[in-house]
Amino acid sequence: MNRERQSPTEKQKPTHVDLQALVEPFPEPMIVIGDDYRIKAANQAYIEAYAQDRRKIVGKKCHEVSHHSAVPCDLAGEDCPLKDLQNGSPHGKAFHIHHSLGGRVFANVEVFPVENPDHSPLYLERIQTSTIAHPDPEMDGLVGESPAFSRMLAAIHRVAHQNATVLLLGETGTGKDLVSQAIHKLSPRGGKPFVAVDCSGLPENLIESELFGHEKGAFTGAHSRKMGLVEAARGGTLFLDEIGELPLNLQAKLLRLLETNVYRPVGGVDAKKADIRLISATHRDLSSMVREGTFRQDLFYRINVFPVHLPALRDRPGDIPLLVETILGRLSKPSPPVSKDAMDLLLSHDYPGNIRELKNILERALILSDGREILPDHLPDLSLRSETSTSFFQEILPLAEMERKYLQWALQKSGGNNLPKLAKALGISLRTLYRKIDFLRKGLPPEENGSSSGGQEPGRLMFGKRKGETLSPKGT
Ligand SMILES: Nc1ncnc2c1ncn2[C@@H]1O[C@H](COP(=O)(O)OP(=O)(O)OP(=O)(O)O)[C@@H](O)[C@H]1O
Repeated sequence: MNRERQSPTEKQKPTHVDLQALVEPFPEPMIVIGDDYRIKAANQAYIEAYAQDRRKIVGKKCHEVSHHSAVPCDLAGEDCPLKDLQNGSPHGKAFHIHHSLGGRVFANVEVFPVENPDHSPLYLERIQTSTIAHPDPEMDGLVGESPAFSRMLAAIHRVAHQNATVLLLGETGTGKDLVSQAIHKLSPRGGKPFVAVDCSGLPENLIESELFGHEKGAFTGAHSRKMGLVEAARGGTLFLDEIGELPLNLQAKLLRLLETNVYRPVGGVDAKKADIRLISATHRDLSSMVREGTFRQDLFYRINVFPVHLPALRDRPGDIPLLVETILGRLSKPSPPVSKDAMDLLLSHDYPGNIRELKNILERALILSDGREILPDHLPDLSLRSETSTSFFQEILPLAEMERKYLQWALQKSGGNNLPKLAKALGISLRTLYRKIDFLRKGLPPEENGSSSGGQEPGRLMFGKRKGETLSPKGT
């Protein structure tokens, strides 16, 4: 269309074709939505990912298509990127679990305003499906679906495309190694080398030559020149695991490398130029090491540009059944079922060794069960988590969130097949329990007044409802 020859009166509301042309060229799923969340146009990639049929998409609300939910994401416990724009941000961003045709996926969602001649607000929504993490059992990558896991993933996706140094903070076995590889894979350096170094596994006198390499004759036994890991990682990512174990003299050399991109091999005269992105990890409290003088403050600031906290398994117990299924699937094909009592035991353990400990427990159980159903007898003596232990309450949570988590746990603990008994144990009516389960399934916070009427029949659970909204039966 020749815009210069258009008179102002000809500047009409963009037609379906205009909006379609806006989204169609993009390879990733894209839609145009209005202020009312209604989809005005969708590109082929979006249609293929979510419905295979344009008529099931255009005219529907975006949350109906991507979340199978009657209410917008911010009413269902997630961030709504459209809200960012409506609150004045130039662009909105959120990390969601979407229901695609291929199953549930993690999706990085970005929303931008569209210049619209007649001023009725329109927004372009771009969706990038995560390739490194899954909310359902998968053969590789990171698995989880809890809010704590999603928050960590959102941080990873945010920083991966930058060149910023990243510090992974988490207890042993929480997945720091896996996460560092995921960040590398997502980054523009993904096709280049990924070199991991465990600083706690190298003798102090060897770390420097391992990292920076050495020249021939640099020390007794240095019979030839050796390339260091910094050089091996050229163009890619260097992952320094357990960075808290790095001796002070090497901390100074690492700081110089990070500040100048230059290093000197052991016994070498000439400085070499480095081209690495640094990811480091520790399970130690580096700020207290700084206070004690065992970790350099300037290096701490330099590596702590973007800290990512990896949640402990005890802080995301809702992920345990998914991890059990995933790990068993990875270890054995076909994988045996886990009895309800065995799962209850697995759910009640504290996991000081986190996912690695869970993996070890399952590996042992597989051997003992001879490929048949995993029973409590096949598990080691897992001491029950004490609710008074200091680890039970890790952070102050909204009461609604606490209730949601507790209900999830109680359902898992009771097996979910004797709801009248569970309702009695919880001290609420069966109708109230059905209503709370319905809210939980839809990802909604529980109602404020759990004792109100309006419970549903078993097997006739409805869309989640918030005050003042109309319920519509599932599937209609
Ligand atoms: N989210 C996850 N989904 C599936 N498997 C996971 C996940 N996180 C960790 N694992 C598995 O748990 C085990 C421990 O993970 P990893 O080695 O990355 O932990 P770590 O934090 O680096 O441990 P350490 O601090 O002891 O080095 C590995 O087998 C890894 O594949």
